[in-house]
Amino acid sequence: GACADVGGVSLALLRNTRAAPRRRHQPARAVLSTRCRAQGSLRREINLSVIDQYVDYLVKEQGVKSIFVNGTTGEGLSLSTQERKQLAEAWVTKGKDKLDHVIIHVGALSLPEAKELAKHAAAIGASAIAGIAPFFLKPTNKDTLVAFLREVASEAPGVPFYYYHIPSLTGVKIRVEELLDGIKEQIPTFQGVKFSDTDLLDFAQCVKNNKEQFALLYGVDEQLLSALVLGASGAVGSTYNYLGKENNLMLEAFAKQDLTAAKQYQLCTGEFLSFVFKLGFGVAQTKAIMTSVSRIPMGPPRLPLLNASKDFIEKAKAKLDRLTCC
Ligand SMILES: CC(=O)N[C@H](C=O)[C@@H](O)[C@H](O)[C@H](O)CO
Ligand SMILES: CC(=O)C(=O)O
Repeated sequence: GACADVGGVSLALLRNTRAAPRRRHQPARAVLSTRCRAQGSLRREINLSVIDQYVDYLVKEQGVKSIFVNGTTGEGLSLSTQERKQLAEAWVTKGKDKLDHVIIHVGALSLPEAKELAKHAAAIGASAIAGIAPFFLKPTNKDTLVAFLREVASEAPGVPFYYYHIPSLTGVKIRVEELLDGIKEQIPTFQGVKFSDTDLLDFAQCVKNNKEQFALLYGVDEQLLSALVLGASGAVGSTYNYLGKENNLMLEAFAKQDLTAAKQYQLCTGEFLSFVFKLGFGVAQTKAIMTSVSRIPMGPPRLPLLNASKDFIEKAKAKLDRLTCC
């Protein structure tokens, strides 16, 4: 049968703070470095204090036991290296004995930063690390992408490494089928792919050629059932934060080969996504939905993202309340 799990993703968990004016002789601690220096102005800093509740919420209310930290939904690329380390540490610590896997996304534009994060993730005992392709000066072929990932992965020699394929955001469209060919020789810790693309032919070819038994985790939530049919081994996505239960039921139905039920779940969660896509949907809206569903304050996003509108939040909430997937 299919042994699939859905993994949640961490949100960046920012909060507004009105920075107190710093007293003249007070030394700034490292953790304050992202705080505001100008008196009284508003900054957004990470809020580690809700992670504890969030872990319990995901496990108990959504049945989600694995987490992907500092990825897209967690605004990982909008955070400083220091913030990313603090979040990684908090998730590993709070998730201990509660979560099955804590995967830390360590990808960055700068190779030394990505390497530093990989080394840090290994030191704190992360279950795995993942990396996207650098997306400003981009690799133009497979060999340079593998060379970059190899340097990152080698900083954490005992830790499984995943490639995070998300061409819609990185602009790096090197096919995963091509990338995987021979990758284990270059990157001995290579464990799999988080495949966040709609190209199901590329995905199917990865399944077909998968002699190494890499984990192929699918990341376009509205198409998960199609990827399961092709042989996905799991899923990582933003909607599992608040539709985890429904998606777990879909996985169970699929494992029992009850495709009729599985399809109903996919169409039901898809109906919600189709509704919010029309209103304008992204990471900021995911955070707002999560706050309203879980009642845990997930905070605002960081610029360049802006808070979801009140109108969006009300409409999305009403749609979710009317949704009867289960
Ligand atoms: C671009 C993006 O954020 N992709 C997410 C994960 O990779 C997905 O979980 C989507 O948010 C989800 O499938 C809705 O389109
Ligand atoms: C959505 C997702 O998988 C991420 O946050 O990276």
